[in-house]
Amino acid sequence: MPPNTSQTPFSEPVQPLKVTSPNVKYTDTHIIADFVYQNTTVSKNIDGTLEIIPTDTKYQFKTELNVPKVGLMMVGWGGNNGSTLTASIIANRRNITWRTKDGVKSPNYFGSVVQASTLKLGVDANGNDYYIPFNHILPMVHPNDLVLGGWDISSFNLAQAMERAQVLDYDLQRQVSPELELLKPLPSIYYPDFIAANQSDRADNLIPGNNKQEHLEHIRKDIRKFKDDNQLDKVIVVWTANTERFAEIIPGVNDTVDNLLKAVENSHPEISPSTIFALACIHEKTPFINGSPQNTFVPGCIQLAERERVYIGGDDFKSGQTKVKSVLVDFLVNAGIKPIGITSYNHLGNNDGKNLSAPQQFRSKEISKSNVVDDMVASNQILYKSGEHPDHVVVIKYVPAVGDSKRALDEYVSEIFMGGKNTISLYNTCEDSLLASPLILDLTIITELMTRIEYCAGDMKEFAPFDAVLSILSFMLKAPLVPPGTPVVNALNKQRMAMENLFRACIGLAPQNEMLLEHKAPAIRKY
Ligand SMILES: NC(=O)c1ccc[n+]([C@@H]2O[C@H](COP(=O)([O-])OP(=O)(O)OC[C@H]3O[C@@H](n4cnc5c(N)ncnc54)[C@H](O)[C@@H]3O)[C@@H](O)[C@H]2O)c1
Ligand SMILES: O=P([O-])([O-])O[C@@H]1[C@@H](O)[C@H](O)[C@@H](O)[C@H](O)[C@@H]1O
Repeated sequence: MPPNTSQTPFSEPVQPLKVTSPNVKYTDTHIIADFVYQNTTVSKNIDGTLEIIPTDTKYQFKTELNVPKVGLMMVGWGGNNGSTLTASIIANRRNITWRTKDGVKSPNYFGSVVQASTLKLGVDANGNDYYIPFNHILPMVHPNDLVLGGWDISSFNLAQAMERAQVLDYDLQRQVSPELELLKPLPSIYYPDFIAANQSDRADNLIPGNNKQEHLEHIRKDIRKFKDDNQLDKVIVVWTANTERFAEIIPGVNDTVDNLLKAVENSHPEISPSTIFALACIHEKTPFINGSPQNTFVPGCIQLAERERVYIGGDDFKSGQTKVKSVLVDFLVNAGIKPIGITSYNHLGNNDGKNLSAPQQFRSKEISKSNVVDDMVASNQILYKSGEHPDHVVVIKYVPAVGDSKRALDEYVSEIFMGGKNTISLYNTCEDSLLASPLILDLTIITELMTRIEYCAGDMKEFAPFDAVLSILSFMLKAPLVPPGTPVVNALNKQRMAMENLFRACIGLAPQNEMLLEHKAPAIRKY
């Protein structure tokens, strides 16, 4: 891939918002905001009464204003997601339009929270909500400016990969192919035991040998070279390669940092390609995000990320059925309706579906798709006795005939008022990769933003980065990785509000609360 050494960004810089407040200071390089984090602690007394104590914790957030030159390296670059995203960024960058039977289409970033959603900043003089583009709340990288690269076990260049994926319209493929032909994935590491045997026919672009320590060093060198060749300030690595089987957590092998690094030196068979990539990134101080469901982040890997203060995040892009589930179950349970049966069936014919047709790889996906309702169920002990759960079934079938156009059928059976039953049936079909690819952008752009934010709170004497496990990314992920011992939140609205309110706090604004008191109990009485 020709180095992209141009310093001229494709996108217009967005001027940072200026908040008029004594709690916010702007320097040439940073926004520094004072924020009071208000919470409520609750404990149950012996007599069953509750002790309820509001708490105020003072924070300072410091955000670096300068948006760096960022590279996105995808593991699995030649896959449906990787090739679709690459072609789509080029189409957006060059504003390429294309003809379809429905007329002329223009490029966009629909499906990206950062690029295509808005957030409520406040209210205008008439009390109406005032919305801004999500990516205006704080300076963020524009996808058009990302320098793209990555690895694949398949030697196809990105034009061949795009054609193989069968996701994008031909008239668009035709126009971006010349540029994609120049993009060739770096050779990667391939341990057949971790992905379906049916993937072996594409494994012709491999780093030689079986020495896992040498593979680790090779990946580290790739990252350094990509950064130097393209004169990048930062690189973010996203795993969008095949779903691996879960790695067994073995005491003495992958349970601690020292054991894990020793196991890599010994090329232990239970160390997966994705864990090798994660370790390489951590050693290179490069954030690593896992877009697949496998347990890449074995305990020793998380410990290393925390020790080295390098951001990691995962697992498994939350793009379709699961995203809907994390909204629908939240609505039902919060409405006092009791889901008792959730059946999520889908069939698809892309390579992801082919890989998932193998039992161990399907099991990884079944786990990530099944745990998504746990927090919502646990939140309502009126509906659910302790330990009670809805029946929850996940089925995935591989049907080559439908290609990337996944057919998803969901059924939600709920108990309602006075012994009634309610059944919601959903049918959802689209190119699965067109849902997942924009999430790679959001994960990359928000991870990069987080590397420019530090905080100081409580008795801390200096600013520090957030916990290495970036749970703020959970909106984009089916099975959110959280700092060990902290709660997992799957409800989509809570995940979105956590992200929005954190960025509001970084510019000194209170969390969005939607109380609209000014309309319900106006401080200035009209009558
Ligand atoms: N809607 C979606 O597409 C969606 C949603 C959620 C999660 N995911 C996950 O994202 C991943 C990618 O999805 P996809 O549709 O692009 O799949 P895909 O099979 O089209 O692409 C995966 C790519 O990874 C490559 N690969 C496999 N092992 C590798 C290795 N060790 N190193 C480098 N490359 C390797 C393969 O050659 C292939 O090109 C899958 O794990 C999938 O489960 C996808
Ligand atoms: O995001 P979602 O629709 O819940 O889940 C999807 C699965 O239904 C699909 O079978 C799989 O191929 C995708 O990788 C994705 O994980």
